[in-house]
Amino acid sequence: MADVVEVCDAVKCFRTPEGGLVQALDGVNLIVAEGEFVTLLGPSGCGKTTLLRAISGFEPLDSGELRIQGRSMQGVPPHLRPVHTVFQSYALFPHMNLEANVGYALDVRGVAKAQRNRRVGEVLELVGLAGMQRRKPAQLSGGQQQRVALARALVDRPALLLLDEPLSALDRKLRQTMQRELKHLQHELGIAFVFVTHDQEEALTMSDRIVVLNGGRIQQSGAPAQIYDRPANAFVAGFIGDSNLYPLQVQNITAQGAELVHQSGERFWLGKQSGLTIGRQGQLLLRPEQFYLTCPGEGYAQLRGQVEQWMFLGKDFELLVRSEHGLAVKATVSDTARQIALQVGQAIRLWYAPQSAHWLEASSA
Ligand SMILES: Nc1ncnc2c1ncn2[C@@H]1O[C@H](COP(=O)(O)OP(=O)(O)OP(=O)(O)O)[C@@H](O)[C@H]1O
Repeated sequence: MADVVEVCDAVKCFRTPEGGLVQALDGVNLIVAEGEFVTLLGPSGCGKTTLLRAISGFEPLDSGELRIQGRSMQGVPPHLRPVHTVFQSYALFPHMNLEANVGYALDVRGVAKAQRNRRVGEVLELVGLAGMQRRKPAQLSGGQQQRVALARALVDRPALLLLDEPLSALDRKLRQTMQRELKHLQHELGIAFVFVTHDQEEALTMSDRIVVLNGGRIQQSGAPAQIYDRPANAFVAGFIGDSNLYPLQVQNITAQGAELVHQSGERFWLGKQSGLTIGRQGQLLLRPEQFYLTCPGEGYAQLRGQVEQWMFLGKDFELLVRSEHGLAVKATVSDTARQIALQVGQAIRLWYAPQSAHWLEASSA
C-alpha cells in the first residue's frame, strides 16, 4: 500500500500569552497508508489537534517534513492540499441549503454543472440524505448535520479525511450509530481517515491503528488489540482501558515463567518471557477482565483477598478486592458470580493466566 501521509520529525512550539513555551509536537513521526483508519488518541493538550492542523496546512511546522501522496507540502496552502477536515461543530453554511453546502467545494473549483450535480447526488445518497437537498442546516438533526459535513468533505474525493472529534456533540446512541456508519463509509470509499478522539472506546472499535500521544510525543502506535494487550509503557497502559498496574521485582525464574514480588510481599506470576533476569524491576499489568472467580484450568495463578466493593453491571460484576498484602485489585468477572453470591468482606480467590499478564520493564515503565 502506498503512503498517503508522511510526517517526519514534526516539531511545533507555541508561545503562550503568559510568556512560556509549549511544545505541542516534539519530534512526531507518522505514516498513514492508503485506505487506513488511524486514530490519534491522548489526553487534552497532547497535540492531537496541532498535528491535524499541520497536516491540513493551518499550522505551519517549526521544523520537520510533511508529504501527502509523496508530495512535499512545504508552502502549499490548505485549499490546495488533497485533504478535508470534518469538525465537531460541523461548520456548515447556515444560509445555504444542503445541496449548496455540499456542492460548494465543486462550485469554487468551477466543476461543470452536470458533473457537479451528479457528484452531489451521489455523495448525499452515500451518507443517507438523498431527498433532503432543499433543507437548510437548522432544519436537520445533529446527526443529519454531521452527515452533511461528511458529504461536503467527501464530495471532491480527497485522498485523506481529517476528523477532529466529529462525533462528540452527539448523544451516546446516535454516536454509536454514526461510528458504525463512518467506519462502513470509510471502508467503502477506501479513503484514509485520521480521526481525533478523547474516547478510548471509540478509538478501539473504529481504528485500524491507534496512535497514542502524550506531551507532543508518540507513546505508541499499533493495532487496537496490541495497544490494549501489550501497551508500550505505563502511560499507555493507564490511559487505555481499566488497569491494575503493580511495581514489582523479579524474584525467581522457573520453567513456566517468573515469580514477581511487590514490596508489600504480594506475589504474582508472569508467563515465560525472554530477557527476564532475577532482580529486574518493572510493572505488571493485569486488566480487570483477566480475572476469574473459579479456576478455569491448569496453569492459572491465584491471588487471595477480600471483597471490598462489588457492583452488578447487568452482565458482569465489577469487584474491588483487597489482596492479602493490602493491594487494591479491580476485577470484572462474568455471570458465575451470581452463583457465588458475593458479599462485602467475603474471602475470595482471583485467578489469572500468567501468560496474559503484561510486563513493563522499569526503563519503559
Ligand atoms: N495557538 C496556540 N497558542 C498557544 N498554545 C497553543 C496554541 N494551540 C495549541 N496550544 C497548546 O499546545 C498544546 C497542544 O494543543 P492541542 O490543541 O494540539 O491539543 P489536543 O490534544 O488537541 O487537546 P484537546 O483534546 O483538548 O483538544 C496545548 O498545551 C495547547 O494549550
